[in-house]
Amino acid sequence: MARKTTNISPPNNRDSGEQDQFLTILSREEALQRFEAALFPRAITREQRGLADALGSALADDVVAPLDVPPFDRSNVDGFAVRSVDLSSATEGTPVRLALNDEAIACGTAPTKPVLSGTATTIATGGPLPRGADAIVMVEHTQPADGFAIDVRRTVSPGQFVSYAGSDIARGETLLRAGTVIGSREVGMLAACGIAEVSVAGRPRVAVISTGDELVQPGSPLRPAAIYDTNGAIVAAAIDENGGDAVFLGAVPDDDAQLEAAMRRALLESDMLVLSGGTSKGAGDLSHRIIGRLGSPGITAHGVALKPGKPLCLAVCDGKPVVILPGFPTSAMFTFHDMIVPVLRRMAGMPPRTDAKVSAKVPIRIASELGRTEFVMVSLVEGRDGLIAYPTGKGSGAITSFAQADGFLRIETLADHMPADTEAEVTLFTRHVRAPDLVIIGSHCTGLDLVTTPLARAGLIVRSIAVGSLGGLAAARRGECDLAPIHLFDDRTETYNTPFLVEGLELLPGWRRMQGIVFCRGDRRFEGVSAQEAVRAALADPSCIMVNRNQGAGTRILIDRLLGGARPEGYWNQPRSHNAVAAAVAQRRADWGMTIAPVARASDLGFIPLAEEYYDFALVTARKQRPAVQAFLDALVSDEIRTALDHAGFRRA
Ligand SMILES: Nc1nc2c(c(=O)[nH]1)N[C@H]1C(S)=C(S)[C@@H](COP(=O)(O)OP(=O)(O)OC[C@H]3O[C@@H](n4cnc5c(N)ncnc54)[C@H](O)[C@@H]3O)O[C@H]1N2
Ligand code: MOO
Repeated sequence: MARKTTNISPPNNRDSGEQDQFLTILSREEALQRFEAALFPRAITREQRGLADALGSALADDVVAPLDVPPFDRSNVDGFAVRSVDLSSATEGTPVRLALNDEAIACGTAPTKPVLSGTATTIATGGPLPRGADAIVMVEHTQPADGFAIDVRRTVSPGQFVSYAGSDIARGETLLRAGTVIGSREVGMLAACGIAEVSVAGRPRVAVISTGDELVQPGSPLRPAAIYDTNGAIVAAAIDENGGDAVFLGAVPDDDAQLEAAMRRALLESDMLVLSGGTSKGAGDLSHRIIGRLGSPGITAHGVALKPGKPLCLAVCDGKPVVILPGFPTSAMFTFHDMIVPVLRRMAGMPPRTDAKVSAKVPIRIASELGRTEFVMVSLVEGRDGLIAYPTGKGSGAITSFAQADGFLRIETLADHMPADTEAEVTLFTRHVRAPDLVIIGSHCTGLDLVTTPLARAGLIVRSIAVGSLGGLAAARRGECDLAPIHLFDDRTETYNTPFLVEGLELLPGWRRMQGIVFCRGDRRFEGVSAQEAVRAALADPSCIMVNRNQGAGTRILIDRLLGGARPEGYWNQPRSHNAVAAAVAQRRADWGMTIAPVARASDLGFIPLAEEYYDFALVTARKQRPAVQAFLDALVSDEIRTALDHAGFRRA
């Protein structure tokens, strides 16, 4: 949030030396209990809806069956309605002859003649059983006989091929419970009972407002220092998924008057208001202060011992819930699902959501903050002996931590970590997880997305988890993935990747990525010179700022060699990815850095090639024969993918 920086370090309240908006941290359970106590009990609203319009809504009341389904005893087959005792002596050798009654009962035809002893009546599947009959003989188990009769050569048991009145739905039975969400199956049951309209709980109208000067709506161009508003879209979608009708009111800047006006209007027109951003401690964090002016009792919890989600603010203004979700997207989504969905579902007349859980082993140690219940988003893969849960964590500020996760695990308040190899309970976001067909764990490259395109087209699920080359190798050694993409430079042998393989792994050659110096086009210090000359020019100019790479990156070794011990301005800025280097140069935070050619090209930067980096795959030999691995191997050498890689600037090894 832009304004935050203007007042971020000095305490806001200068007299007391204390910050005026210090959060009082409550436990998750207490925060939810206070919020719910201020909201419930409350009546749900009711609406009469035709079946077609009721889809997705929750029933407001139990529905009791007004009649039997089927409404009469009926035949399940095409054949003859008979009295079973008439056929008690029938055998292959001594058939029983039955005279046919002079009517045929089709579907929708009410029978008029009884089946008397020694007679049968022709009946179609679905036809009502005539008086006197108690069973049906299938047509293929009879022979026509002289004089409008049939011969039957087998006995029948009473009730054979008969569906009795009320056997499907009995009049007076509770057909559907209040709270049931109406889907196609429920519609079917209601229609079978002749019910055309139902009373459903009104979907609460929920206003959604994003806050922050930095937010731009998707579809509009991004200005410098701005980001796209992700929370608005996610929160609105999650509201609709959980029984509400979201009304997105856009992003409001960090301006007290504008925000208050927007919040007042939203509350007037809706049953609930969900904001995101500006609930923490910055000077731009206004919304929670405005809540106090909007109605009573106001804030019931501000600050929850949750991670992610600490700054969550829960309030009730004159009976309407008002929520401020943390600005970080993963925090916003997680707290919404954990703390707001239960309340929204209750207001929408829906039962609590039941979460499916699985047990999975966590292969690595996960650090956790003492004093906060920490929820860690995880991605599940099939290991040697069961499921493995990989943290997808890129932190609360990332969107993929949540979006690419299958579920989450919980680290208790009093733990400061979860040890490696813990068997943890994972709460799933969806009721079923389909284990991926191909698991790739290691360093990510946009070229990899090209290779997996044909697999996705063929319906294979590819799970790619970016943990860096070394993390990938460790996962491969533990048999948790099929392939580990790596680009590791061995200083001693001056070769890539091969020296890092251990038993059970084999090298699958990938492609080469040209590394070189990036700079803004037109920069005379770099245009048209060699890498060595470029670095000399940069070192000679004290105003020239570089962007480095992290220790351990292959690229860093190249940079250090080029610098020969020099430590120019910017040396300590050490981002962890090729993209971050390009962004620093493109945004003029640095004048030069080293990255790979496809990334430089995508940012339209000048590029001086220096050395190639090998991006290969450590293939787990024991998993080589799996169909998805074979499909990957095929894709890698196919003309289509070779051309695509070439085109993107990756050179096949
Ligand atoms: N000094 C402290 N700083 C922070 C604390 C703290 O305790 N002391 N808490 C941190 C935690 S935990 C979280 S979570 C964040 C949340 O802060 P806010 O709710 O006030 O959110 P903002 O500052 O407005 O934004 C944080 C971050 O999220 C981005 N953002 C905001 N809205 C959206 C949106 N609609 N779509 C996408 N991204 C959004 C915003 O640009 C910021 O990058 O505060 C920590 N700070
Ligand atoms: O609570 Mo914040 O959500 O940790 O990132």
